[in-house]
Amino acid sequence: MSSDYDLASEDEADLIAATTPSVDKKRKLDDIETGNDLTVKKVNTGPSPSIPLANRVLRERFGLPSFRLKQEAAIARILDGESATVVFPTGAGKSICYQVPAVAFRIQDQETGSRAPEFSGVTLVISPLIALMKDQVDALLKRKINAAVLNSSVSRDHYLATQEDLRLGRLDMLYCAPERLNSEGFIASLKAIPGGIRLLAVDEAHCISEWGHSFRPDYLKIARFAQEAKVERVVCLTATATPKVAQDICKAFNIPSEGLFTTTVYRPNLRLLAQTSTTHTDDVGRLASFLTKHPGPTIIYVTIQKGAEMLAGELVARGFQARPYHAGMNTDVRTKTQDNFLASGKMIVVATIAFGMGIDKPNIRNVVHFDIPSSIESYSQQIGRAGRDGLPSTCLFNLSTKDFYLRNIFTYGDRPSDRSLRLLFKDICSPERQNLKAGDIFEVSLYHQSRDVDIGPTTLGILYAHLELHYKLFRSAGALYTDYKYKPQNSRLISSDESPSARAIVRASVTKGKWTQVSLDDVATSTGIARMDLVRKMDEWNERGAIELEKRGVLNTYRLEKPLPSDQEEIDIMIKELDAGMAEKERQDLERTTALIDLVTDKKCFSRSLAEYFGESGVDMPNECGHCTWCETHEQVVLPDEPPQPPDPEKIKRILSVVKVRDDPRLLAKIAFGIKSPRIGAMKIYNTGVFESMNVCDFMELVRIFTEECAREGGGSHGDG
Ligand SMILES: Nc1ncnc2c1ncn2[C@@H]1O[C@H](COP(=O)(O)OP(=O)(O)OP(=O)(O)O)[C@@H](O)[C@H]1O
Repeated sequence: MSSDYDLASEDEADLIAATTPSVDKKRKLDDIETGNDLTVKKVNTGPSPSIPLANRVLRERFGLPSFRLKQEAAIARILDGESATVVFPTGAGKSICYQVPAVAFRIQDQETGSRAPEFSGVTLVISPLIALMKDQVDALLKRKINAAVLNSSVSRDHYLATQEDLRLGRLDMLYCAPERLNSEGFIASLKAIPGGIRLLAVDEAHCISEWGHSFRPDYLKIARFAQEAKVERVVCLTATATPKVAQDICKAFNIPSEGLFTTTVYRPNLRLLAQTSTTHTDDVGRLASFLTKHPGPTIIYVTIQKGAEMLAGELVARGFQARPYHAGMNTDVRTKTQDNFLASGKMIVVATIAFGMGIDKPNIRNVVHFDIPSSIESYSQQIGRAGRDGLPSTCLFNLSTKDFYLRNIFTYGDRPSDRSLRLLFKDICSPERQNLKAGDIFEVSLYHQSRDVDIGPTTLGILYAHLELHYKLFRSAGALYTDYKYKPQNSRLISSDESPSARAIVRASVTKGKWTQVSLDDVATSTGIARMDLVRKMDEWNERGAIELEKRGVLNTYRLEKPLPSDQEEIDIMIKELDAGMAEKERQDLERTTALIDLVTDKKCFSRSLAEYFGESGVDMPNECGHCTWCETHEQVVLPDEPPQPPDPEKIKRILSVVKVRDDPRLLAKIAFGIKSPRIGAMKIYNTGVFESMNVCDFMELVRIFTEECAREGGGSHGDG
């Protein structure tokens, strides 16, 4: 197959070609001639000589008078050549910690005469938030700081300009998403930058921790990349890290304890309230009276998209200016809601966690958790959006027993069954792949595989990351789209394009109804034109408005590091280990919910408990904050006792009569509890009355009972329902 991956790395091959070997050679030759050692050494033990430079850059280039929190200490450490981890609350100013060094390196080099400007290297910023990267880059460009973002949505002109800037060592900062590091071409291009990667900034660094609340498998690959690309130093940034997570981050990048800069999570202007409710409580009525008593811009967090729509509707019906916001909504509507909220003095946004990242609105007066958040970290991050102007603001936590059911659905739904893990290995190590050698590439549609083996996409991503990083079976080598279709918008632009790619695409295009289809693989094979050039041509037409383009069918590609295992014993061990890892993850997820409940139901100041959870000794804050439910009332918030019901034998029988599957006890438990999955969907049993028929029971108890039932009936599938 072609190695021109057009999703994550469509343009990297160009970049490598453009980054001429002579530049790299020159760097080395110059270094030898001048005796320069490009690695930076820690110089002294007194106050850092970099502090005046850092302050100058802050004032002159960023227009800010002075540093706050531990910004100065962290930046000085970075400029002195060491790595750092920065844990500051949201909005505290983490970005400055890599933006100031990124600009200061060039000045430092000039002043010390250590490097020519084109060898000052680049600061690479890895951030999962694509929209925010663009905003940051725009703000930097306004300050005449040479920054760029590389993602799949940048235009061809922008891409080529960035490529040229990188090649000539003119760029101070480059932003990209972590997925980008899956692209072999991109990594090769970064390794060839003259001056190298001076600083690697890892934003939302808590995603690296498998113990963390929002682990992202691609983050695990950043540390490997840092080593392989020989980045000079690293700064990891996050708003929320427990001591364990901070330790994980530091360990991954070999950052010693003196490189960890944390500040308190205690916010004296936030009033932290908590209340509990039962299934019979009028939650909306209570919320409405809270909102009447506490006017001002408000974010209300809920767990699911439908919940956001429904609650916003109910609030509108009660006369509030409320709007829903979630990832399932149209981008234009979302942008409009966000813009209106930013400008408003009273609007309420009812949102899933999709809302709030990077929102820098100073006067948010209330943050309400209508449903239970996923962890103390999420809670802390979300309440951190209130009262950034320092004025009194209220955070209300509504704790309802019915929320636990939803949280359990997420937690138990994530863990794959033994059958699913076996199917996954059967699929990956299929007979047709047994002849592949180290260095060969194989392709997988993770979308289809997720459905076939009945494992959710997020969990599948985690399993692939383990196979890549722990078992070193393969490396992700990027992704490509399989299907291209377009609607011509400006036929003149297309017909006047005389390039070989354009001619070949037009010749092979077939119009079916509104859409024109073209198989880029076929065109590449029949004409010998590189697939990448064809992809680029289609993107270019799309950008110039000549066509409306639609790309579909993502194929992930992996390069083998060794032949895939064929020995069943070896595979069994891997399955066992992966299952143990998943069980541990499940345990931690359950623990996170318990920790959150304990926080607000304890006989203790909430603010203090929160600070202690994040490892603070609490010496910098009063024993009692005076503005949380405990401190205000000294009455414990009590969670109504609604224990799980024992499983009803009649309902068990009914499930076993409707569903004939006996090869997957966990699947039967999911049906009883009400957890959806592709395999359950295919059984068409959602309306038979058995699905979710035992949602008041303990899930693990259901797994135990169905495991016994399946063993009694001898295991093995009797069909899919
Ligand atoms: N030393 C400072 N003095 C004054 N303002 C500052 C300082 N440092 C940062 N800021 C400002 O604080 C605001 C928030 O900064 P930034 O976006 O870096 O926060 P953050 O910690 O990255 O937040 P988040 O966790 O939401 O990403 C910005 O407007 C920034 O200009």
